[in-house]
Amino acid sequence: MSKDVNNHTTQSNSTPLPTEKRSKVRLIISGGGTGGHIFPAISIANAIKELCPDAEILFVGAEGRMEMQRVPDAGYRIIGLPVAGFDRKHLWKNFSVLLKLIRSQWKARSIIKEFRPQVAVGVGGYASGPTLKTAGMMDIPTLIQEQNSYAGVTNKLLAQKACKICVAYEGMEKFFPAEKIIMTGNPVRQNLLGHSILHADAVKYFGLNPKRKTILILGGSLGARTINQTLTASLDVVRAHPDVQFIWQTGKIYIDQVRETITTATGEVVRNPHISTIPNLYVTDFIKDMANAYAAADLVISRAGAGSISEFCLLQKPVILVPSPNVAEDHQTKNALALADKDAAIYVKDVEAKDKLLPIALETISNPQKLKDLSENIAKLALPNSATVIAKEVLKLITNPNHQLK
Ligand SMILES: CC(=O)N[C@H]1[C@@H](OP(=O)(O)OP(=O)(O)OC[C@H]2O[C@@H](n3ccc(=O)[nH]c3=O)[C@H](O)[C@@H]2O)O[C@H](CO)[C@@H](O)[C@@H]1O
Repeated sequence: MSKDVNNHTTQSNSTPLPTEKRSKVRLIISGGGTGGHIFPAISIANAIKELCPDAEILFVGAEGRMEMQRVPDAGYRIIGLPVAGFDRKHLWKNFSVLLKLIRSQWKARSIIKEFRPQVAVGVGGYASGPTLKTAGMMDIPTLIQEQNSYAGVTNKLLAQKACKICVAYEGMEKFFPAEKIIMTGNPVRQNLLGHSILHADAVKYFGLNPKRKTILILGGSLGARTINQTLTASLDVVRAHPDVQFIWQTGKIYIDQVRETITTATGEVVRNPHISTIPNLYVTDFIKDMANAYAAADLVISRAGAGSISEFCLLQKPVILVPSPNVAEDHQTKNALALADKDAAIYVKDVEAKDKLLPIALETISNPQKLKDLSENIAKLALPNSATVIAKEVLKLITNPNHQLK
């Protein structure tokens, strides 16, 4: 990157200008890799824009990762770093990763020098490491947002220099300095809340029948192998229940395989990119319009990612959680149990999904009282206005010259 990213005069030294000499609020938001990091970042950006419409926001992500598409889709500018993740199992393979990290730090430095943010926000994921570390070294105040009940490695490292750490779960003092922690909950995209989409219209949007009950099946932002395998092995069950219909998000890497299985099962080639040849089944790799998907759903089946859970709580969705066993410290199981222990969700273990998931889902969807109880119980766990609370903390770091730089 050689040009001043916002057409402002580029300073040659790294000392930030005093706030009063700037025309506008300028901040960097960095992180990504999965929806669980990207969508909270977008909702923080939206909340900052609401409070401060003139604010200039630049995202810094990782080249080739999901944020490079999703952030511009949401109307924000993003620059990619050549950063990649460490291979923790085969340490000798990490030489090129180390070089990429060094190059990313250089690039982050040049981005920061040109854009001259007053604050940098990190949401976890590869890019937030070099960006926030560099911002901290350049004496720019930083705030991090940790979505999970178990802190990621990047956030733990960045915590030492961060001024504030916004969290969604109790007990995060285990990972972060207690005096920096603020309980905010996870930001949820504003367009998912407070809209007036009617259930019937949402169901029709997916080409389905508003008179039938609808189960929304989510595998997190990347898709879930176990959930997909369960469904592909149960297509005959799906076809045997025309009174129930399914919206199934497979994830990008699984979609071709799923379509092939459907083609083999029905003997008809799936032509429309989204609608399968089974009438009560809508299949897609990724749902861009989650507001419609949630509005259509009477019941959700999902992985137990922290961002998804925050959405289910705020939208009061009855949900069956199948936590991924392949995440750090098994944090999705902890996320799921926090709800299941309060009868706010049904918990199905990953290893039991193939046998139990669909029967439990079909039984639950035909039990209105159970759906109502789940909905009422999960609503009690919602932490509203998280994005605005975090946005205010970000802006305070700009306006309050006494912020703590460690
Ligand atoms: C495998 C993995 O590492 N998962 C982690 C990742 O999950 P993942 O990226 O799946 O994130 P979450 O479950 O937290 O959130 C998924 C987000 O993607 C959105 N969405 C999902 C599907 C879709 O088709 N369209 C769409 O927009 C959801 O509405 C939600 O906003 O980050 C979470 C938050 O740090 C962690 O808790 C998860 O453990």
